[in-house]
Amino acid sequence: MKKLIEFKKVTKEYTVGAAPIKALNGVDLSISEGEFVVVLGASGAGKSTILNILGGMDTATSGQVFVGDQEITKLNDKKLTEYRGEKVGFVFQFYNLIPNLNALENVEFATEVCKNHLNAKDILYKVGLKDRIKNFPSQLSGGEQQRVAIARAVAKNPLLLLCDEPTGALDYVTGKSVLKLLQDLNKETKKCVVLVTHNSAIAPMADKIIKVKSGMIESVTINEDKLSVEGIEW
Ligand SMILES: Nc1ncnc2c1ncn2[C@@H]1O[C@H](COP(=O)(O)OP(=O)(O)OP(=O)(O)O)[C@@H](O)[C@H]1O
Repeated sequence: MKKLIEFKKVTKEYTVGAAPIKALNGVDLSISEGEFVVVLGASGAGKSTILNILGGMDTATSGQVFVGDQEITKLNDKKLTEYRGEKVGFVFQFYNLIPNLNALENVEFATEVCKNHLNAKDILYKVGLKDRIKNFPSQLSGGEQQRVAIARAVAKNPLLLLCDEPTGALDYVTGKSVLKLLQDLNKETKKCVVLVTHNSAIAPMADKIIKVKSGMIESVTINEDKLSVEGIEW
């Protein structure tokens, strides 16, 4: 499969007080088109930093990051904003929906600025919210809100879907159904999904498992016998 993402010797330092914190310390990794990737590691390992740099929400201190035909580490602020808006769909632990917009409006608001976006209603139907499109976030369960957030990310028709602990605030059954949705969307749309979690039990659903430790890549495993979420328990 064609390579979609490449990190070359990426470092990230944060300066807090006198001592710099090395969040990433020479990360090399590559991800192919259509892959479902799970990034694992303990708290503070650097998982979110990788995801944020990949999504253009943060910038590397040194090294190079390539996504598709762009080197995103070379982009100026304006181009990075365009990249974030057009090419990346984000799903966060706490949904981050706009409270005074209903489900449909939340998705439409995000897609307004995207040239190649998909139909918001179609995607909300696809994630199982046909009867809830006029509901506000406060009228939806956590799992339903996360489905809206996933619809919002997917409707942009991005190059990649980045998910940071997407089931972190959900119960076991709801979390599993959200993972199943992400797995189905990956299969159907062939969009690359990069999912960050501390839950190593979900690794068997991935094509590739990247373990991060102390700002470095500890291991990369290609999973030849990928499991459906239904077949995984934790
Ligand atoms: N904006 C920031 N300012 C200062 N330090 C930061 C900042 N963001 C992250 N860090 C530090 O960088 C390191 C890596 O953080 P990161 O959030 O990437 O870890 P993580 O693996 O995602 O952890 P968690 O699972 O707890 O979210 C940590 O030591 C963290 O404290």
